[in-house]
Amino acid sequence: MTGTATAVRLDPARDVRVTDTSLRDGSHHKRHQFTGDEVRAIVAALDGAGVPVIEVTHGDGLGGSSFNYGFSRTPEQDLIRIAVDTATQAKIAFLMLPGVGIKEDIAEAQDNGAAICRIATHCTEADVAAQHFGLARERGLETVGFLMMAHTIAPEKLAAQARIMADAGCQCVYVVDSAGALVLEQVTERVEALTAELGDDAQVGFHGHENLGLGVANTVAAVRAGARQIDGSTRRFGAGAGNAPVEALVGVCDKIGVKTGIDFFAIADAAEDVVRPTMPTECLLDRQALMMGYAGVYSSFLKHAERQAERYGVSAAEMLVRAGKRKLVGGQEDQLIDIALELQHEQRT
Ligand SMILES: C[C@H](O)CC(=O)C(=O)O
Ligand SMILES: [Mn+2]
Repeated sequence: MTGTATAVRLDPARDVRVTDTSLRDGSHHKRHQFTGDEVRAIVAALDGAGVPVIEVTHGDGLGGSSFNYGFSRTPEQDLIRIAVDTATQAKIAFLMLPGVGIKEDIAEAQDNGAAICRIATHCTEADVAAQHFGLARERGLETVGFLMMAHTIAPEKLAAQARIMADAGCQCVYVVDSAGALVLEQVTERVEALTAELGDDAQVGFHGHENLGLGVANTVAAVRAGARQIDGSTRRFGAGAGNAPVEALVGVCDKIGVKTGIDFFAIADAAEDVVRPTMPTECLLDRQALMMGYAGVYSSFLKHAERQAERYGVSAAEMLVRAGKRKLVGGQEDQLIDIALELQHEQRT
């Protein structure tokens, strides 16, 4: 089958294109409390270091500011506008999950100057994004698709979902290791399967989390298997133990001869001097994060689990293990309350 998408041409100065998602995935760690000044400072530093794409949105994408996911301190469309006004060379991307965000949000983000529309679905549900890819392409936006929780299905099944996205107008389909659960070869197999399926119709990308300490290594495996776009967060500022740190990715890519176009020393300074001061804490590879990687739990559940664990006096790590056993997916944050109540009941009996 032939896709309708046209893969994006990479700048010849880069072998891979890095998208920094600190200002979107990091929003989970900051409980969506970014200020305009923080966004301005981070975008200026990343843009100055040569980061080509910077993603800015509520952690759960456009429309995520809500009771279920947590309210944003600053409206995300304001943050997008600030990012666009600050960047001199970087493109600004936004994330949207169909059903959380609506089509009008896409139009508003584009009117605010964003250039790249990233649409995320659970890895078995690519068809729910078809209309959104169509709309984004009609409006002249570059498109990226996110197949979340990619560890939960086999490579061939994931490739079939990638085909649905590409046929709908997606120009780069990402293998998204939302739980930080994939281990090296499992990344290679998935990226190879998507690359074989998509051919020239769309590029393949990889988005990793550090819950088992493999974010950078998994991303290198993805690049070696054919990924042309990769995500990271400066200082690992992302959900769970965070994303693959952009500064380490750039250093590793320099050493293995993969051109990112990002200046290693400038991004190392940005991580230390600009991004770190905006983070509530470092993103830790602690017991909770480990449980998420091990049990295959959506990284953005971490803060929700911590809050309910405190409220009901139960263990957040145990809650996350149970969330993995129940195979919860994004959008089922409310079920963490059931798990906390279940644990509380067991403790009392
Ligand atoms: C909405 C999620 O946070 C998207 C993501 O970054 C992931 O699944 O990982
Ligand atoms: Mn993520």
